[in-house]
Amino acid sequence: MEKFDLIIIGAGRASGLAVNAGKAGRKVALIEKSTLGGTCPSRGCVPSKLLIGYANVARGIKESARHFIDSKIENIDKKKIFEKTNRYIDSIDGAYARRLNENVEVIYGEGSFLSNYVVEVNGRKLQADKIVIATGTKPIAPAHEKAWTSDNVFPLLGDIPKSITIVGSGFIACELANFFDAIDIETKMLVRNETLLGNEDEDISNIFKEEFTKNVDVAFNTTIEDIDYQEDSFKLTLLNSNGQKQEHLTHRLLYATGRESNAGSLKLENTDIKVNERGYIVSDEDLQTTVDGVYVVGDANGKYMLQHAAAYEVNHLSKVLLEGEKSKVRFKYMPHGVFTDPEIASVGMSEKKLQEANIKYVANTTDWLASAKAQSTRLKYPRTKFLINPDTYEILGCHMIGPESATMMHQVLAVMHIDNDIRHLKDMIYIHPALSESLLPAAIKVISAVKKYNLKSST
Ligand SMILES: Cc1cc2nc3c(=O)[nH]c(=O)nc-3n(C[C@H](O)[C@H](O)[C@H](O)COP(=O)(O)OP(=O)(O)OC[C@H]3O[C@@H](n4cnc5c(N)ncnc54)[C@H](O)[C@@H]3O)c2cc1C
Ligand SMILES: NC(=O)c1ccc[n+]([C@@H]2O[C@H](COP(=O)([O-])OP(=O)(O)OC[C@H]3O[C@@H](n4cnc5c(N)ncnc54)[C@H](O)[C@@H]3O)[C@@H](O)[C@H]2O)c1
Repeated sequence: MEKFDLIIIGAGRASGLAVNAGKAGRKVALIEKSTLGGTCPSRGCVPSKLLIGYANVARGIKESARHFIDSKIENIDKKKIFEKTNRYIDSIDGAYARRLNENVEVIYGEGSFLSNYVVEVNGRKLQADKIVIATGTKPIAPAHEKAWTSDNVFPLLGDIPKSITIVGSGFIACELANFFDAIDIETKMLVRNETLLGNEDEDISNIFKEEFTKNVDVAFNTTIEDIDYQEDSFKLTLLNSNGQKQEHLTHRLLYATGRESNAGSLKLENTDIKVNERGYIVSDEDLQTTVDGVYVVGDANGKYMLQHAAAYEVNHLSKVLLEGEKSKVRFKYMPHGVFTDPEIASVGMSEKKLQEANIKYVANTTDWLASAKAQSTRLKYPRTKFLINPDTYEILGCHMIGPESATMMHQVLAVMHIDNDIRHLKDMIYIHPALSESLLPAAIKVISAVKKYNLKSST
């Protein structure tokens, strides 16, 4: 039995904890079955956002007529785009390895538990009083063995798709479909209901649907009845909700129908670590599993499935394990962005969720046109929706759609972080006429709506 101070299974976000623990002189075993860095830099956030840059430039050219400019794309060097992205992905394992010091032993292999505090990897038995599970998620397997998931795009091996059909309507489907379509790869999305980004606030997802479908071909209420794979292409039989069937040919078929827990690989049946009904590892506010000293962070706990949530948890656990931090991990809010076209950013609850939870709120949605920078985009759809607690002026939800929404949202997040009161957004000084200035009328209007609501309630 080999003894360590800390065993970490999964070297995604938790590789940061290995760096800190190694620096603090702890003897660490970092077990990774794939490459260091995990999903975000190799198969997730980063490469998918690198692609958005190409998509944005292509869209700008295609939509230049809006600015009275005639232009057309002469050529898109798709090979270069994917080569560059693949090269970035290739560099990640080494870049992460260079951050580790001699106290951290990286063991490439699949880790699993023999008992609560003993982990087996490559036939070696490792023991530690502190173990961190950070095993993330994997894509839900596609319905055909030759079909892709996002893992087949990052890195893209083999031919560049001549055409692609994407099943799903969530983050990954909308982000990738926008990219493929923008760089002139024939793209179709298959959506089983009538909604895109169905977890967003309804007003925002409705605007999104209207704008997104101006570019991307989406078949709503459509499922695949049959898949015939021949000569490196798919012949799909599509079935819509009216019972109509249609044949559809596509070079590549990609499923973006969600992700699932990796806990199955851990042999948790040898331990007292519990998983919930969705297969994710159960944890408390100390990030501790049902076994003392065994922790779970990031996607493996199935709570937020966002890189910044994983990073926040890893930082907190770092303080708990290395600096004696006693406080519990508490998220005041959890924002997200959807980096497609249009871009969306969101924090807090949607209007529907507030109604379901029977929480009192006042809502107001304002366009961005008070800002000259917003006007210069010549887009009419951008909007900010605020949902405010009328008793406290607390921001319960904020939802934006428009260029750089995710960047704009940080102003709202700063207020929520320090002293969650919408009135700060009305009282602060804005740089005129920055895009962010569009938040001023949004704040003024919702505050006025709150006052009217309170006046009405008091009479
Ligand atoms: C296409 C895509 C785009 C995304 N875009 C964004 C975005 O824009 N913004 C955002 O916030 N989030 C985004 N995400 C989500 C984000 O990538 C994840 O939330 C984040 O990577 C979670 O980090 P993690 O460390 O918990 O898990 P991971 O990064 O998945 O790391 C888990 C690691 O554990 C390893 N592992 C699993 N089981 C074992 C085992 N038994 N033994 C050894 N190793 C094991 C895996 O190989 C992996 O390296 C995206 C995800 C995808 C797929
Ligand atoms: N910008 C970001 O922050 C970002 C980007 C990409 C991914 N992510 C993370 O990765 C996770 C996974 O992304 P995702 O897009 O795979 O999942 P998702 O949960 O966002 O979307 C899955 C979609 O697939 C649909 N679906 C499920 N089963 C289906 C089926 N059998 N047939 C047709 N449609 C089906 C669902 O209705 C849903 O629209 C996200 O939850 C998110 O946490 C984040």
